[in-house]
Amino acid sequence: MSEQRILVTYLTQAKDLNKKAQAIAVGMTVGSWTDLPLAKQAMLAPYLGEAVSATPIATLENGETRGLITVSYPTRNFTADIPSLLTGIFGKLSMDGKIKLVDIVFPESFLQAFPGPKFGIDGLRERLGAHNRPLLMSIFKSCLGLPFDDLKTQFRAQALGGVDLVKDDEIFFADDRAPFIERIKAFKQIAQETEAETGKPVLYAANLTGPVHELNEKAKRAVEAGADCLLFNVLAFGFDALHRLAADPDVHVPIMAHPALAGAYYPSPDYGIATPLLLGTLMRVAGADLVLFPSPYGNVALDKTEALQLAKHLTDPLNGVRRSFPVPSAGIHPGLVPQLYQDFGLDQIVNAGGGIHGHPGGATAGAKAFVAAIEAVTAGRTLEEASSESQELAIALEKWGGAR
Ligand SMILES: CSCCC(=O)C(=O)COP(=O)(O)O
Repeated sequence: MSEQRILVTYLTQAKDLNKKAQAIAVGMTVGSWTDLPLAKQAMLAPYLGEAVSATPIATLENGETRGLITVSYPTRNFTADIPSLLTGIFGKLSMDGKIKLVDIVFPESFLQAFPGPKFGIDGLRERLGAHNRPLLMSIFKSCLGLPFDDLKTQFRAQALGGVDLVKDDEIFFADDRAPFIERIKAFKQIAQETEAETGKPVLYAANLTGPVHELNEKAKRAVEAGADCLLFNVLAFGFDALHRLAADPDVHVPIMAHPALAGAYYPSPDYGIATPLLLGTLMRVAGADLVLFPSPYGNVALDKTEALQLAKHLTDPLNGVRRSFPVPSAGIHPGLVPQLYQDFGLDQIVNAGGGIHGHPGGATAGAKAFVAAIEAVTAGRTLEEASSESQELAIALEKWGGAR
């Protein structure tokens, strides 16, 4: 165990990348090295970071080299939680000039302390009985301030269209008109009614929010009330809050991570935390079963290479940690389904708010248009072909067009 090391890669710039890697390896662990008496060096050696590699990318006008450096840290330096890890590898370093945290490779022994997703892609597919197609999710638009009956109507309309999941908006907190537990019970009832009509189950993801010390208790009450899934604004609370929910045996429902606040971390090329790590590896390790992130196509677009890498971090083999469902989101409409399928494949959730509720025929028609588009791409057909059999899809394509 003491020999196990965590590999951390940074994107940075310096006159000498090797020296910078060495300075980080020492500065982020034992503080100083060459000035230490030999006896102290022997005592601290097991805690010392090591510069592993430096890979130049470009020479800059100021003579510095921009590149990737990798530093290894002994696992013994950390407690088995993401707060200690992030503070230990990037805490004060994140404020020390141009440096971006881009990747972490965990040894198996360290990963074992983390829950990972309880359900993951396979567990969620099992629950829904949907195995050979991307899933479809719809977002309430809007939730805030609406009478409970309006929300029930919205839920029913989305469910009747054939979506697999309906999620709350992430900004739905002030729920005095439709309290959390009552919403869960009412939507469960409607889901049973729509399933009887359509033959399709639908899961409701309720927005879990509140003081951090009450979250697990609130989640348990939600599960007791019949919750199917919990939506969680992970970054506003911190990864450890997700970890504690995912590790709680009484919270046996999938957890859906929303990326709210992620824009405060990833967009700069020089600072912050790269999206594949932030919304990919860390979300998965901490226990998110589904992870929303900006798709490369919409109004809040993520760089395509990053989005694809993020999805891989959620789904590539990772020491037995279950795979999380990638949910590329924002600005998704039926015309984008072929592009989504080409880029993200079978194991994704097609997720739309405006692209469902904005359908001229209403939310049920909007969902049906997506169902027809997903059926078409998985059968190797074009949307144009499928639209001759689905009026809802034809109308959607007329409104939003095909894939860009
Ligand atoms: C930026 S990823 C999160 C997307 C999201 O929460 C959302 O509400 C997207 O709504 P849209 O109407 O663009 O489908």
